[in-house]
Amino acid sequence: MPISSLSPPRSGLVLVKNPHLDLMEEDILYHLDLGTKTHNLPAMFGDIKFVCVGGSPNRMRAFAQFMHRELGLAGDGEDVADICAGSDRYAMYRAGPVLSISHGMGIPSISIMLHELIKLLHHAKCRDVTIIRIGTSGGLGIKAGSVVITDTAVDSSFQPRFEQVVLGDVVVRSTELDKDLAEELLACSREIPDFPTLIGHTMCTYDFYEGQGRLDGALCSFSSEKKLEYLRRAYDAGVRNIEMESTAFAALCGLCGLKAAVVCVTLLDRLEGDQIRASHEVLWEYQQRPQRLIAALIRKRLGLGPALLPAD
Ligand SMILES: O=P(O)(O)O[C@@H]1C[C@H](O)[C@@H](CO)O1
Ligand SMILES: O=c1cc[nH]c(=O)[nH]1
Repeated sequence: MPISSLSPPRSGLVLVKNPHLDLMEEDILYHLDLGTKTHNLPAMFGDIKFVCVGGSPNRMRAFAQFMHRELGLAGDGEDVADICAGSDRYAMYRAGPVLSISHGMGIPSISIMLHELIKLLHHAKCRDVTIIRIGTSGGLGIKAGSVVITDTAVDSSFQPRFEQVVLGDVVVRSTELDKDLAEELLACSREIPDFPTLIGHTMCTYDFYEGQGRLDGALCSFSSEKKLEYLRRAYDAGVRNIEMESTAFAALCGLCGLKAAVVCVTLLDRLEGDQIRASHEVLWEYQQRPQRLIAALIRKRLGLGPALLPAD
């Protein structure tokens, strides 16, 4: 039985479920190059309400610049500073109440970032934080460029669980995401008719090639027929896109009382092929689609009305 996660604390504070933290004089968030003694975390981050995470540092910088404009903040936002510049593992930017952070590729990378980010939000005494992963993915049976809002993150056997090995034992955690937030995002998508947005299951794998049933890796031990049979089974189980972080993201955020969503654009339809052939311009525009949807949600939550501009 997965440990159930969704019980956000009434205070709206971010929960850390680790008794050892209270005994530590100082907490060094090594991969973020931040710490409780070296930085005044409540002053730096206490007013953060939205955290957006995504694989690439450039995407997350562009998102912070875009949000700067969308929120009507002073200046053009072009010179946003990397708060984690002292570490070359992750990049972090802020635009008003929005924090934008890169997490690299795959579960181990996002997991390290999330442990430190969640402790950061806890030390900073942030309240009522919404966290959203804005990513890219491979679609299943849907048009390239579609945006999928995840209702359930599932593993490569289509189960809603995240397995973490702890002291040699497998601990199974729930991958529930916030249903109201997913519906709110879907409602916001109706303001942006330029691309299809849908709700579906997202399959999270440990690998981009064999792990996602690709025939074009350096290793491949299965036939084209077996690949398609697997992907069709995934489709029949409700999976509409495939990426590499959603189960760990849902499990960690859920256990720590964060309202979380996963919004990924699809770069191709995996029932039609494996290689990503779209041009850089097309891929850049695709990456902006989840950003535009999140901007619409943030503007609505802040009472700023519909989105102003397409991201550039
Ligand atoms: O957030 P991104 O777009 O990096 O997420 C997906 C999943 C993998 O990390 C990566 C593979 O190309 O893209
Ligand atoms: O096919 C894809 C595309 C992007 N990211 C993935 O994990 N898979």
